[in-house]
Amino acid sequence: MSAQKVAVITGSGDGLGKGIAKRLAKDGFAIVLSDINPDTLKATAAEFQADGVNVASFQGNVAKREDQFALVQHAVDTFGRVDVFVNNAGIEDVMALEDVTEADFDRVFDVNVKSVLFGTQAAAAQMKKQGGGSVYKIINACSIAGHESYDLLGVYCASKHAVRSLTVTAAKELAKHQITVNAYCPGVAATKMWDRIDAEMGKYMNTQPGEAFEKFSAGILMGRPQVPEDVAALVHYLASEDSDYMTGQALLIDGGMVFR
Ligand SMILES: NC(=O)C1=CN([C@@H]2O[C@H](COP(=O)(O)OP(=O)(O)OC[C@H]3O[C@@H](n4cnc5c(N)ncnc54)[C@H](O)[C@@H]3O)[C@@H](O)[C@H]2O)C=CC1
Ligand SMILES: CC(=O)C(C)=O
Repeated sequence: MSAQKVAVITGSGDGLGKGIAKRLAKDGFAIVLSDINPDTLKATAAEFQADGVNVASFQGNVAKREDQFALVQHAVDTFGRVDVFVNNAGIEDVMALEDVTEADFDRVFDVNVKSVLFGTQAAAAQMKKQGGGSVYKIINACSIAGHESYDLLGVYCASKHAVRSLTVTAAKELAKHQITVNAYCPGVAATKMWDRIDAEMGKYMNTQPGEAFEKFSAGILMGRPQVPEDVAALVHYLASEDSDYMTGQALLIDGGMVFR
């Protein structure tokens, strides 16, 4: 890479987003970390600085349009440009559909779906301003739950199906600006998200801690749950020039769980 490219990753204080940010830093990107949690954001930024990464951080809520635009502005103010924008932040919900309230539904769709719309709008506006020269990348967190529908994860699955649809429409609308839009679809990763899913499923299914996670992971062909590095390796590809001819795809990276 000649002039340093810039990658923005939402929800990167922890979990898969942190793993993705680490990998893109290793690939030579300047990194803009962003998270709603100021403590993990600060700790991760300090870790990156100690490792010599050219890093900036921004605390924001991806569900808020103004925060997504302010995040892009922060990247531009700090590093002058945005080449890759990863809409990674997301939340789960675990409940039977008959228990879902309007507030539950809105919370999940605000964080998982509106975030992708607003992040795409903010990133694309900046990328268009920057003009040609290279292919820009918007990369969205989908899931096996964007291809399958699981019981007790109904609203979450619906939100990830919506992310897959937004990915395709954005790809169609933005290709003329040399912006590709793709999604990564992880399977089961032992992040804090799965700690919470395991605990909540336990309440519904009367299982012991760890049991729901094990049940969900049991069928993985590669014989283990995934780690952030597995997902980051795919995002590395989607952020690189090697994927310049790919757009509108929602790629499964799940160790062999869902087959499309
Ligand atoms: N862990 C898994 O097995 C899977 C995760 N995914 C998706 O991958 C993405 C990352 O998941 P994990 O790292 O596992 O989750 P996590 O819960 O471990 O980490 C998510 C990060 O996003 C941040 N965040 C949450 N709400 C936010 C908001 N409103 N604004 C800004 N930041 C916010 C959190 O503070 C946290 O640092 C999510 O979109 C998730 O749906 C998809 C498939 C499987
Ligand atoms: C957490 C998640 O995305 C699942 C269960 O697919």
